[in-house]
Amino acid sequence: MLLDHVAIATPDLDQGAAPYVALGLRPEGPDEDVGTQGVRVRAFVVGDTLIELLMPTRPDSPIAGFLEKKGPGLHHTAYRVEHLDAEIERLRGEGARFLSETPGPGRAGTRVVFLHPKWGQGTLIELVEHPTGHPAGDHGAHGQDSTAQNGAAR
Ligand SMILES: CC[C@@H](C(=O)O)C(=O)SCCNC(=O)CCNC(=O)[C@H](O)C(C)(C)COP(=O)(O)OP(=O)(O)OC[C@H]1O[C@@H](n2cnc3c(N)ncnc32)[C@H](O)[C@@H]1OP(=O)(O)O
Ligand SMILES: [Co+2]
Repeated sequence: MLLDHVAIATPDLDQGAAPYVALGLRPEGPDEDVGTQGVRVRAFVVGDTLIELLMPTRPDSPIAGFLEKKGPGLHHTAYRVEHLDAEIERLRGEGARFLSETPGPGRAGTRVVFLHPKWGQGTLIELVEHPTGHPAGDHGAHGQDSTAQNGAAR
């Protein structure tokens, strides 16, 4: 399993991006709207993972609620899995508490699910499956080949 991304909530993408731009990180592609989550995303490449800045695009977005309660900052960590449905099944057997066991669309054509922050011991955890053959699925977009890191073909 690999760290897919670290997500940070911000009320404004340019403002939220300023530290990462100053650090010299480069964005991975253009900003993307993920309508089902009510967010606009700007992703920065860090080695073979990403920092994803999340800005709410509507009042009922989970990010709008988070910003209201906690303010800008770390929102979740996301882990890349090869077979999401099998991983959900496995974790169900471990007693994991999902927000929903039905995967939804994430950024860059991914399928994602979230685990409850109580189960995550105070941290919201996301599982991400990249589409087969998609450049991001083999870290191509991050500049590295995950098959070399995973030791297994996707
Ligand atoms: C860009 C698309 C996609 C991707 O491709 O990567 C994304 O990442 S989308 C990201 C945004 N979407 C989501 O976060 C979806 C899942 N989240 C949710 O459904 C909700 O945010 C939530 C986790 C259920 C929380 O909703 P909320 O209304 O705040 O519920 P509660 O008030 O009942 O909170 C329960 C409990 O959890 C604490 N909490 C909430 N959010 C977080 C968080 N991000 N990290 C840690 N803890 C969190 C909250 O404070 C409550 O704690 P207590 O007060 O102690 O009960
Ligand atoms: Co995410």
